[in-house]
Amino acid sequence: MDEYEQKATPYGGRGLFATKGLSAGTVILTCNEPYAWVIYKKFRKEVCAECFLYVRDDIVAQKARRLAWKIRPSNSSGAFGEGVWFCSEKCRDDWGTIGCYSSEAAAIQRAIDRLHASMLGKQGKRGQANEAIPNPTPVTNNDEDDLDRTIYARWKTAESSLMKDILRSQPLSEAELETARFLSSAVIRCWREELDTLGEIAQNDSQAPKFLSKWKNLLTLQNNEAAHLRAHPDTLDTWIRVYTFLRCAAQAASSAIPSTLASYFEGSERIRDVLARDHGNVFGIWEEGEAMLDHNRDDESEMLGFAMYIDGSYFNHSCDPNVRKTRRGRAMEFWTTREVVAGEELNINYIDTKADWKSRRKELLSGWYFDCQCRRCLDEQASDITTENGREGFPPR
Ligand SMILES: C[S@@+](CC[C@H](N)C(=O)[O-])C[C@H]1O[C@@H](n2cnc3c(N)ncnc32)[C@H](O)[C@@H]1O
Repeated sequence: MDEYEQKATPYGGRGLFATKGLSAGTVILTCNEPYAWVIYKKFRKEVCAECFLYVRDDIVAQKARRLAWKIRPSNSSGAFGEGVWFCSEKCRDDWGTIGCYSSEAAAIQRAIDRLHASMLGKQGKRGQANEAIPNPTPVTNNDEDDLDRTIYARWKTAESSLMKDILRSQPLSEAELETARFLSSAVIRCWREELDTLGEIAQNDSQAPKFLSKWKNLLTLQNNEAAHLRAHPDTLDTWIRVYTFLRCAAQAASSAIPSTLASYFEGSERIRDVLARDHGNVFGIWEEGEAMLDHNRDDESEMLGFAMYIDGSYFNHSCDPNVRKTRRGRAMEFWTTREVVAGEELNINYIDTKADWKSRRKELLSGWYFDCQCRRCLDEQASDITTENGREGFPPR
């Protein structure tokens, strides 16, 4: 962390600033692994669960009709490793040693799949749309405290919903299921991390990892709950559905997971904490991890899933960034694209920066809920205003 420090900016919360002059190509931050992540179900067989390696269909199509990694987890511990595939035996062997890739994760994963299948089955039998989970209070309030109280009350009500409520409701969409898987990775990790802190894992498992980033770090990320729900009030229903589903899946898995872990899914607090920080703080897991040098990607790189790299979420956005990120396996590396002087802010770009300033700002406002204050936007806006004024002063003849 010598190359940069975190400081308040005058325009957008905290940012990262160079502590010394840096030459182009300096790696300033490597996040060794995500805190939470999901690989989309449709890519699961094609993406190595350990190093996220993916091979494009068309490359493989020359050799095989169907692309899927062939190496599976060793099955000595029964259900261990459901829904994961590996590119090599080394990756398979490494997989069990870090984070939350565990029999508990596999049990939750299986419970998610089974609960979803039951919901689909119930819907099929009824032959009609299932009921929505009751939505007692809409998010319409403008007052900040009232909004928070309304949201809190909705989460609390959801904590007492029953398995039969979720079975009667609409099956989750694919996107909701991916969110459930993403959340489960965060909650399981939080549980293991806290066990680790208590020394229990260390006692039971000499191979247990020491976690790199902590839940308490996750809580320091910018909370975008209110901004997101104001822009998309219906999202609260989705979040609560996903939480209720996950809570029921954990209950269904209770014979296969420790009761302490099941209890982590009972209360809504942890799920709410992650969801409040999901929007605006997660990164796409792109196919072209190592080869991809430019985030203004105009090729056909696929987004294979998404991940939360906590330390990487303190970079503010600039439409003229001086930092880029490159995925190296599970790790995310941030590096300077040009010379940076001591004290200069280090910025990545959240969006494609080719468009004009008005379109860029519109995109950031609608998708990220902030009005971009980067130098380039301010300069381009000022020069447009000058031109406009000039036109008014000297109308064309
Ligand atoms: C991923 S976070 C970056 C870290 C954040 N500043 C913090 O304190 O946690 C993104 C948030 O930073 C702020 N931000 C980032 N880039 C900005 C910019 N160019 N102009 C204004 N605000 C910006 C916005 O509040 C945005 O929602």
